[in-house]
Amino acid sequence: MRYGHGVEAVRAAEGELMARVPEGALMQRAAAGLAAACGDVLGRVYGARVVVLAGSGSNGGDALFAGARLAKRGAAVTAVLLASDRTHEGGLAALLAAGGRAVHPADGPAVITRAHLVLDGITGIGGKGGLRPAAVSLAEAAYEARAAIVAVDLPSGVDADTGEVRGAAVRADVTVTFGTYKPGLLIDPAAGLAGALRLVDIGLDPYLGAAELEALQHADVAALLPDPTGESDKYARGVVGIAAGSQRYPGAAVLAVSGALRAGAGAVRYVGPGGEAVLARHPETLVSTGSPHEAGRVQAWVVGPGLGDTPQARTTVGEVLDSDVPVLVDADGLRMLDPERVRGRTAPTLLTPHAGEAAALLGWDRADVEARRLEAVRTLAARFGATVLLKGSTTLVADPRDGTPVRVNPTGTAWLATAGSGDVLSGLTGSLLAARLDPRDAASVGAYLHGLSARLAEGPLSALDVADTIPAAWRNVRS
Ligand SMILES: NC(=O)C1=CN([C@@H]2O[C@H](COP(=O)(O)OP(=O)(O)OC[C@H]3O[C@@H](n4cnc5c(N)ncnc54)[C@H](OP(=O)(O)O)[C@@H]3O)[C@@H](O)[C@H]2O)[C@@H](O)CC1
Ligand SMILES: [K+]
Repeated sequence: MRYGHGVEAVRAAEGELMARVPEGALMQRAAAGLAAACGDVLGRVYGARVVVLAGSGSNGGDALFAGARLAKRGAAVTAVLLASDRTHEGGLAALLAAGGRAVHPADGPAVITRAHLVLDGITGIGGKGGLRPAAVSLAEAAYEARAAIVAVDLPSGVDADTGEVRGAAVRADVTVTFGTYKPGLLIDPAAGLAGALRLVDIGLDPYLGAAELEALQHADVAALLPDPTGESDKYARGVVGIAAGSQRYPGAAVLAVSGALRAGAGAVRYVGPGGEAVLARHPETLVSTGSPHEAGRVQAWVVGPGLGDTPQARTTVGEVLDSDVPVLVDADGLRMLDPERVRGRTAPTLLTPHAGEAAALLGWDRADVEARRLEAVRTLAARFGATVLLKGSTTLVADPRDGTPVRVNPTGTAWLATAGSGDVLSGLTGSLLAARLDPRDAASVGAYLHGLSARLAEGPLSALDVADTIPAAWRNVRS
């Protein structure tokens, strides 16, 4: 598991730890890890040209001390001092003593053009808003140069706590972060600017407290995957009901059923007008044309994909919500959702909106949901008293229970932005709910497998390809 903590938690932990170690020790630990990471990026430190963009805070201090370490190993290091009267004194002195030099920002672009590596130490967790003008031209020069850009703790200009990017920001190839991942490194849009992440242990762990964010890794997912036992029959493995599709959109029914069948459900019951199309593709499906409450016993329902917005669709959603099993509501099902109705359910509910659907539920603009994903997903979970999976390039899963970390899915890929891929996710996740995973686990494991399937399919893919690759993703996690 990767854990993420916000700035307040990091500062509190740093305060506790600093009281127990010699002054400056933490910055030296950070700088040592940073210099080692730069060494790995460069391959050969001796003779490399390194530029340190040094802001006025401790982030600049880290970068200058790391620059000093690289200079001692034979790199030619130039620091660009963004606030020359407030540069970290100890860091600058160490760099100069190691043979480095310092220049004014106006001379920055010329040295950056020739650099092999640029260290972004403009701002870290103390940064507010986007880059200021003097920094913007340096960040642009770094981006245009052939240099590798290594961000110190965070790409400067991004919001550490939320992942928002409110102005210009550094676009890094690698971010070396200290003590714990910051939410902004895991959540888009900021996460998209961080490049590859590397965590340096500076001893904060014992003081950090509960995480705000979690990102499952292979081993975590493997431990959560349901496994059929010797005694399992199809009911023990879980029967999932799918109420999806319409005369107009029968494909959504096929895709949701495909996702469910590939994810280990003991059986899939399909209810709706898409039965013929479903059976043509998946003859093993238990199809009925009546209403959900006549369909027979299921351990979880999926309702919404391709349902349309008709009185019949509303009745279907209402009936499913009346059931006493976990319900996943997606797509058209989300249009007709009343928070009180969802809150009043006796079994868990899982909502799986994309940004546009989340915006409609919240009464926000879609762009605001995209920009403030963490706030959006938490607000929805609280309002509906439900688990919410907010789809996107970094899919988030929030739980309505207080203090539960938000899960961030690390396996997303742009190839998943393809028609019908959400329908597959709903069936896949419904199958995990029917296997009695807690909704938060079902949602995060579902998102993980879904993303991994798309990655394993490699390259352009259709939603059915994603469904067909789920078993391979399952095996990959288990191997
Ligand atoms: N504490 C510790 O033990 C350890 C801390 N560590 C390191 O310290 C970092 C935090 O350091 P920090 O608190 O000094 O803040 P930091 O991120 O350097 O930025 C604040 C400065 O930036 C300025 N500024 C603000 N916004 C700006 C903008 N948009 N554009 C430009 N400038 C802007 C602001 O100046 P002002 O607003 O006053 O002009 C202020 O001076 C942390 O991320 C980690 O790297 C590690 O060494 C491990 C041990
Ligand atoms: K930085």
